[in-house]
Amino acid sequence: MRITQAFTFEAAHRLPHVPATHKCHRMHGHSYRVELQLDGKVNPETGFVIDFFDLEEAFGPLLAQLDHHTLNEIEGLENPTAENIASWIWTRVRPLLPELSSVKVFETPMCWAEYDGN
Ligand SMILES: Nc1nc2c(c(=O)[nH]1)N=C([C@H](O)[C@H](O)COP(=O)(O)OP(=O)(O)OP(=O)(O)O)CN2
Ligand SMILES: [Zn+2]
Repeated sequence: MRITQAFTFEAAHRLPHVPATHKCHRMHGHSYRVELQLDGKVNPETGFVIDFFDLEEAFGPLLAQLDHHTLNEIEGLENPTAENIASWIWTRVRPLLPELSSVKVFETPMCWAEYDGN
């Protein structure tokens, strides 16, 4: 069974490794959406793969670190592309939730990166 929970956060960033003429070289903001996908067996007792509340609890501290912050100032996110944010989240959530199978980070509804450990 596969379950997904979505979260949103607002943050500022700039991309330091694009040319100075690239608009993303300048500080700007996004309303990010994160989707955490988990694969596992349904517990016959609870009917859950994992309680969404437990997922919220596991991701909450990271969400607080990201929300309304400048991503470049966060350790490990000095180059805060959607790809790097997805792997940053994966590295921190997966040890807490081994059922985590994918992290999607949307910069806009049209652009996102997905990381599944590969
Ligand atoms: N592969 C990636 N490419 C780009 C990333 C990224 O994380 N991975 N990021 C950016 C910038 O963050 C940029 O801000 C994204 O711009 P855009 O998609 O154009 O979004 P806007 O909010 O600026 O929306 P528009 O309506 O298109 O202006 C660039 N590339
Ligand atoms: Zn951007």
